[in-house]
Amino acid sequence: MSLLSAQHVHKSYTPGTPVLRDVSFTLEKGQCLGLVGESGCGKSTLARCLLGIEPIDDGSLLFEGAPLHNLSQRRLRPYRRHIQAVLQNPSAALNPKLRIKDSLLDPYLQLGDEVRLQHFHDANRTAFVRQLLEAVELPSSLADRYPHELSGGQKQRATIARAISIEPSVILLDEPTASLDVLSQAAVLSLLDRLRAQLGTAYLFISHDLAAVHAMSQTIMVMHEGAIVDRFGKEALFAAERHPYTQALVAMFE
Ligand SMILES: Nc1ncnc2c1ncn2[C@@H]1O[C@H](COP(=O)(O)OP(=O)(O)OP(=O)(O)O)[C@@H](O)[C@H]1O
Repeated sequence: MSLLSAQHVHKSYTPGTPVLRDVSFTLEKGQCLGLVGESGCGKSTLARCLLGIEPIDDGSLLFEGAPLHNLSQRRLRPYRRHIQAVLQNPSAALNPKLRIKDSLLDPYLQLGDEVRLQHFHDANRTAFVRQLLEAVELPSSLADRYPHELSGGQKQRATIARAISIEPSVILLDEPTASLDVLSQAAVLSLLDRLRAQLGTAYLFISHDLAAVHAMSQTIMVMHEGAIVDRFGKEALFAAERHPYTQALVAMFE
């Protein structure tokens, strides 16, 4: 059974203007599935539907076969332990009033006894925070700082540490490096790749950047005007049978 899947998902914000059109995909355990497409094609809408922030109009979203679309916040709660997200803007993701250590502990404390960790040791909270910071290659001295005392790259590493703290099965990565400079982008992508191998977490990696999606993902889906127009294994990116829209993206990337 797939870890996460979408089946024939349709979504509009206003009637007659579809934003997601018959979107289907499956994400397997430990896999990185890439979703690439230009700005406005519907990528973040799909992420918001998967996170339960937006309802869908038709179709289904399943976690390990169980429907998770259009659930109340209370009924979504069991899935929050399994599906975490890292979004574009780390400044918006971290509470400015909380020290980094408290932000890192927040999901663990909120989800309480639902969490059984396999990789991190949570017996001692200070040591737990230190392990999380080490996992994302941040010095433990940052634990007592506030978000405004960190660089953009450090903040994004902190949001990644928070996402992995409860060892979710899936992380939705929606443009996770878009706010970073080129060097930090490469470092954060390489960190995410290492964490996936180490923790076995599956990623839905969403980006307008084909090079980044190609570097990270085993399978790539191309979205155009709300529909998945192409999907293929990463080695087939340059194959002649690619959809004309994929070929246009490739031409920009070369
Ligand atoms: N809350 C909303 N209400 C109405 N329309 C919306 C809403 N959010 C997004 N849209 C519209 O839905 C379409 C898809 O937007 P979405 O943010 O999903 O695209 P995207 O591919 O993630 O773009 P970007 O990469 O620029 O974030 C756009 O036309 C956008 O204007």
